[in-house]
Amino acid sequence: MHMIKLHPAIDNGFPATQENFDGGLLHCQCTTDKVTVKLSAQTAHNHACGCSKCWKPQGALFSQVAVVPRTHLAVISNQDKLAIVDESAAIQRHACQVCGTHMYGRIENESHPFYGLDFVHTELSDDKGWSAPQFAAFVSSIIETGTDPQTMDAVRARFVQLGLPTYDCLSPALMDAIATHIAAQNNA
Ligand SMILES: N[C@@H](CCC(=O)N[C@@H](CS)C(=O)NCC(=O)O)C(=O)O
Ligand SMILES: [Zn+2]
Ligand SMILES: [Zn+2]
Repeated sequence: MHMIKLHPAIDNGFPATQENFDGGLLHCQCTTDKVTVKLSAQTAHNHACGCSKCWKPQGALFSQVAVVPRTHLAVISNQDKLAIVDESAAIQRHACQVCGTHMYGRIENESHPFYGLDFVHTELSDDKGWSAPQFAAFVSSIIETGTDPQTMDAVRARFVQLGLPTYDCLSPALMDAIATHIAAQNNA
């Protein structure tokens, strides 16, 4: 029994990524007329995010978020319930206006390092086999939304206990990918 609730899909451990898994359905949390998003590919770079903008389930300190190619995402029911949370953000998060769940985040700026990828929360799926979380990002950001700074050591220790390294921005591999993209733009 752990006091710290990071995220319901992480707190009790999580299954390994399933080989050959190729997608499934995400549902919003409405009891009727659910928004349904179909992903026709496995997700990648699944991680916990502590930033204030990513959607977190009730009681969770962190979001769990992964990416999928935008060409492999389609809204297949109740699309009319979706609205963009913040049009000015790099990631345009499409949320159900009734239950508040973020169904996908899309980058519309073609020069953004992650253009072409959509951000999704695979705990919204009943399907099993999605990519497992690999790290925790923007950990210090939970302080901005009210977490006592004194609990940060325990938060980081719990992630490490669960096998997830912690970072205060993205992982080194993703930060390197962003910097490589910017270097290429600067040299173009
Ligand atoms: N400390 C900030 C960090 C926000 C942030 O930079 N979030 C990252 C990870 S999701 C990002 O890429 N945001 C772009 C966006 O939200 O459009 C907060 O908590 O609001
Ligand atoms: Zn809903
Ligand atoms: Zn985030």
